[in-house]
Amino acid sequence: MPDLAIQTQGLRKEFRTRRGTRVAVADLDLAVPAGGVHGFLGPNGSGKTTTIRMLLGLARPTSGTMRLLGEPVPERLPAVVDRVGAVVESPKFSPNLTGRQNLLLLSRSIGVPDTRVDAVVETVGLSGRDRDRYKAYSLGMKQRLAIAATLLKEPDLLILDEPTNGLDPAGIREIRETIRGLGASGVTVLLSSHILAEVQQVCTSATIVGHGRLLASGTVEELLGGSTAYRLVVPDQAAAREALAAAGLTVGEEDGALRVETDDPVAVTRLLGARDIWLSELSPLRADLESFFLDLTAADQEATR
Ligand SMILES: Nc1ncnc2c1ncn2[C@@H]1O[C@H](COP(=O)(O)OP(=O)(O)OP(=O)(O)O)[C@@H](O)[C@H]1O
Repeated sequence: MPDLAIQTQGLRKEFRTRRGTRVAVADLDLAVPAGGVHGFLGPNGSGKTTTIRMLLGLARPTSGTMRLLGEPVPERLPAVVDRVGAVVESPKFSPNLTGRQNLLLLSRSIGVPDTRVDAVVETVGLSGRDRDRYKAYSLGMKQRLAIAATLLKEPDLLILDEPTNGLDPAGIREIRETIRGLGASGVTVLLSSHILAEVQQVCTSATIVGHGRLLASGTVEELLGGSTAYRLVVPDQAAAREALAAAGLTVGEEDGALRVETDDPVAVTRLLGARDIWLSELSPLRADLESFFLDLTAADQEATR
């Protein structure tokens, strides 16, 4: 497998509209490492679906190049299409057939053994419900069946466009677990979303876009950086505050507790312990992807205004 499962260079898509030219994707360099779950994040209308449609040969780029699993596409799409699964639009399943029957129809049409159906049903957590009719499925189960259908071919790369759209929290959790399992099993997953909180929990790396342009890309740790602030709970806040400030640390308040800016929590514990001030809590205040994303996209809105 190449190091990058997906790579685009200078990818651009312009649409002609009655009001002129709309740039949906603006010279996007996308690099999705092979293995793990990669978040493709951006607000509504930032060009995620258009990018995915171009990768899958469903829309033609205005300019730029793309590679899927090392092969240039769309030129070599037939060579990789069997190794790529995608859920872009709601797939058509027969409402009166069971989930299992729907998958069997599909597996036979693409020449995959029936035993694959058992495997994919298990992977997406539909065992026990696969003999229920499709029309009785919740939205989350329908979405998991759609993912199961793409897994029949045992793809190396799975592209999911907003798979949690319209789901309730329980449905979102189920999809999240399914995607986490897939990432752990070695499939590369590109997961597009505008909802960050849930994506942060499953992604190993992410690309953030705004107005079709790349705003940031990297592993989640790289994007967020290390934790540089901690929340402290101590019996005597005033004494702790004084001791920390005397050591040159910046101290503030966080939900009624102390907040100290440092990247060395051990030193904080030692410093307070030496003054007989004992902590009942010391927890990192992590930046989350959500606030990072909101800051980035807000700055982008401002810049393009
Ligand atoms: N066929 C089209 N004709 C004209 N404009 C289009 C077309 N398809 C998409 N666009 C425009 O391109 C921009 C990017 O849309 P796109 O659907 O790719 O964004 P997105 O990030 O996937 O958003 P969402 O999260 O809402 O799906 C939008 O401004 C959209 O209106």
